Amino acid sequence: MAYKVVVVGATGNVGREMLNILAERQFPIADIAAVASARSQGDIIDFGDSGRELKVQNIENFDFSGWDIALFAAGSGPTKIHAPRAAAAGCTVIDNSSLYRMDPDVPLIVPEVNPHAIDGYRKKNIIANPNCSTAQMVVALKPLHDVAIIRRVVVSTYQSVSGAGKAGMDELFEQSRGIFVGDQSTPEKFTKQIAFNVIPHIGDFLENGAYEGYTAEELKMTRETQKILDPEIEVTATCVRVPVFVGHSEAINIEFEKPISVAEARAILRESPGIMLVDKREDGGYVTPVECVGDYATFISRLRRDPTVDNGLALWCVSDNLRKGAALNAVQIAELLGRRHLKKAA
Ligand SMILES: NC(=O)C1=CN([C@@H]2O[C@H](COP(=O)(O)OP(=O)(O)OC[C@H]3O[C@@H](n4cnc5c(N)ncnc54)[C@H](OP(=O)(O)O)[C@@H]3O)[C@@H](O)[C@H]2O)C=CC1
Ligand SMILES: N[C@@H](CC(=O)OP(=O)(O)O)C(=O)O
Repeated sequence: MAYKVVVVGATGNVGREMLNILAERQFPIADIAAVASARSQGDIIDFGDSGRELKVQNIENFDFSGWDIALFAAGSGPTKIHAPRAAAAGCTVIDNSSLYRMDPDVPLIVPEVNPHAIDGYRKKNIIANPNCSTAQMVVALKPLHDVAIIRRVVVSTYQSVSGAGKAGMDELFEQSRGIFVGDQSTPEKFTKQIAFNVIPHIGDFLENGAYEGYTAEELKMTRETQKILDPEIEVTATCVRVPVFVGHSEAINIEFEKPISVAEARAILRESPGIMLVDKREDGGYVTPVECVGDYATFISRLRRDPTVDNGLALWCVSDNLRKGAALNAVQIAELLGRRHLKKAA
């Protein structure tokens, strides 16, 4: 069976990767539409490296009837207006924004972690894709949790500017260039200079509750991990923007209920779906963000015992945020949907 697929936000960082990945993985496409705002109407974009070009359509006039799957990567505002319209027209929405992630009637899916949860999608005909930092972390945590039960996670992120969209990438490029040629540029997308700097602030600050003083991004890592993996896991995150174009990195400390040795963890991770263990204790025996760009895997390096707690491990986790953190995960969800549900209806 082949599907009629719409990519909403097709001109953006994530939307373009969705088109690349649909083409790369030879997703069974009966028809494909590229949709964005009125600003991009009529623009021509590539359908990955398939050789096919697509004319961008304006979402305001787009009729979702007769389309099977819509991959949304347009942010929460446009999604709030158009995702329910698509879902009501019978087109299953796979949404990358944060809008529906914590909705109890919407499954939040990472196919390597909780594929079975997709079965609840019919309530709203919407499936949510997680936050990019959460997606790669739960891929790393899941196989270890299955064996030794994770109680608490302490994570610090090093998030690339592509997580803030095209505008974030342009700001890093222009600031870096400006610093070399003596031009001044005022931060717009980020709160401070991002070139040759790091900024410990992603998302709005929270004003109330147990997580007061954390940011929205940090709370997403907590809540989304609990929804996807296990509501009993405690997560405390510090999210930091770094001057890297693509690829998010995370330093993760994990406390387990049961003992687990480094050798056991290594053997488990080596066999786990979506993970590449690259961990030689020598110069260069670990993965950095520039090396993960364009890849599907979540890379784990620097695995070691955390001797400061009982049953503790520490590791370094790197992945392409536009791929596993967004577009790849969304396409994997579409593949899962096809295997578990749409095919049966055919
Ligand atoms: N970047 C990341 O690492 C991740 C991003 N996401 C989510 O994916 C979404 C997109 O992110 P990203 O691609 O980085 O952002 P970009 O800014 O690069 O792209 C935004 C896209 O949304 C479209 N768009 C904006 N406004 C509207 C509108 N009113 N109607 C229709 N389309 C619109 C834009 O179209 P146009 O060109 O016409 O303006 C463009 O195609 C966000 O929800 C983000 O939270 C999720 C996980 C990870
Ligand atoms: N906030 C992430 C990108 C992302 O996933 O955002 P959201 O959770 O709003 O989809 C970043 O800036 O790197």
